[in-house]
Amino acid sequence: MTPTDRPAPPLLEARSLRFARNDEPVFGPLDFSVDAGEALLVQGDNGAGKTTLLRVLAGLLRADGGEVHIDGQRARAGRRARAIAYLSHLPGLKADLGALENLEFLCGLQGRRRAQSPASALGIVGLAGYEDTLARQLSAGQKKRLSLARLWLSPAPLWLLDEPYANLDLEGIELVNRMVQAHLRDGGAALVTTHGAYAAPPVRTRMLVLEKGA
Ligand SMILES: Nc1ncnc2c1ncn2[C@@H]1O[C@H](COP(=O)(O)OP(=O)(O)OP(=O)(O)O)[C@@H](O)[C@H]1O
Repeated sequence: MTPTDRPAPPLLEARSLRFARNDEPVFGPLDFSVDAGEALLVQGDNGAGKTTLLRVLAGLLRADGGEVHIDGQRARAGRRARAIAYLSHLPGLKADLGALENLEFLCGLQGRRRAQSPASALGIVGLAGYEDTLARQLSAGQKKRLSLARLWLSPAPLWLLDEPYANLDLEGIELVNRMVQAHLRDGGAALVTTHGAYAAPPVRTRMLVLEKGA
């Protein structure tokens, strides 16, 4: 086999990854991988460790053992910052900036996806007309939509989405699914935590089920 025949490494790979709090295991050891063009649904009951897993993958918490690889290389801080876009429970917005200003500020920090602009992203998430509305004046669902616009603008290939459907109406849920589909078609990948209360988007999807302490 020549180097060019070798299959591309997974976009994300976890090897024997585990995390504990006060010597109590939260999850792991876990082995899984996610390829470009693929979604991994992370399921589990309340407290099973889904958010903790995403925070460990994002580098916000330090694993107690195991490794994370991105594109076949050990995930160090710089690689994580370039490769990962993290949508957490918290909207991650500047409360006293307008919706458009928030996106422009974030694009300045993270760069932006090809051929997309803050204004077009606001339209995609249904917030056209809210350009100058301060983030703190948006409803919970509108804040989530603004966070989705931020996600959409990110050039990072790997999306870590923690309960992306929370606070969204039916149209918002479809919006998330359409965004995930488009991102995967574009060669990205997504990890999505869920309690299983939604229909998986029609993309190549695998499932990781976490059980408390297991
Ligand atoms: N900051 C923290 N300090 C101490 N323990 C924590 C902290 N955050 C979470 N935990 C504990 O870690 C475990 C896993 O929590 P985590 O938030 O990862 O679960 P989850 O699967 O995302 O839950 P949910 O479905 O309720 O969002 C739980 O037992 C929780 O109580």
